[in-house]
Amino acid sequence: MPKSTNIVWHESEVSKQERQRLNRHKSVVLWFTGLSGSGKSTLTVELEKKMYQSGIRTYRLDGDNIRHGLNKNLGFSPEDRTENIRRIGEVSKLMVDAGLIVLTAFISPYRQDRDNVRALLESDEFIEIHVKAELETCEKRDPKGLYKKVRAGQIKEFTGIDSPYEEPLHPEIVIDTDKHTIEESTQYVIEFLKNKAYTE
Ligand SMILES: Nc1ncnc2c1ncn2[C@@H]1O[C@H](COP(=O)(O)OS(=O)(=O)O)[C@@H](OP(=O)(O)O)[C@H]1O
Ligand SMILES: Nc1ncnc2c1ncn2[C@@H]1O[C@H](COP(=O)(O)OP(=O)(O)O)[C@@H](O)[C@H]1O
Repeated sequence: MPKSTNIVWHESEVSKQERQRLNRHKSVVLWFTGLSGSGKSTLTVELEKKMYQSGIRTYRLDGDNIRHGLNKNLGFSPEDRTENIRRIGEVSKLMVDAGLIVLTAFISPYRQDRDNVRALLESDEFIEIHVKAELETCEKRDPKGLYKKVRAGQIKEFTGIDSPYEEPLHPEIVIDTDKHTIEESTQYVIEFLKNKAYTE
């Protein structure tokens, strides 16, 4: 429930559309969701590099990074994950208003939480990207050694092991990182954005 009362919205005199025109591209959230180790961070980093080289204004929000600051008071209980995603949804919305292409890399395991973010934005401002990989693949990659710790009983409530991951039902894009290289996947997203006229 909102705690603030007696607050009044104050309009800007520069609109989102004007900022988008200045940037020469639309603003949108590319919401990458998937298991730990599926490839969310790798793909968003690569994409951001390529977009920057094409003169596109981006910002990357990554679970690990945001949990160092804005969300450092949150853990991995279902309630904390929901609050994590709620805050990121609001931050993403601000960044879309600022005219950016926002690349988010959060496990975001709950369908309802992701749908709530979608509902915050205009219908063409949220692109859900399911980064798909078998749990076995993620565990084999184990880029941060977390699955090893989970198996040793040192981490609890780990997504895909003893905490759920609800796959998207109707994502705009599915990227299977068991089957496609990083180069193929990033190229696919770049083409998608061009074809849908988000970028030139
Ligand atoms: N218990 C548990 N479950 C899942 N992940 C864990 C956990 N503990 C720590 N980590 C590390 O935190 C990163 C996930 O943070 P997120 O903010 O993306 O999680 S969530 O969306 O709120 O579920 C996740 O990053 P990625 O591996 O990049 O997905 C892990 O590095
Ligand atoms: N086809 C692929 N697409 C994305 N990442 C891949 C692929 N093949 C191997 N990897 C590796 O898998 C790991 C994925 O880790 P990361 O990007 O941190 O995942 P997440 O952010 O989803 O936890 C990286 O070490 C990356 O180099």
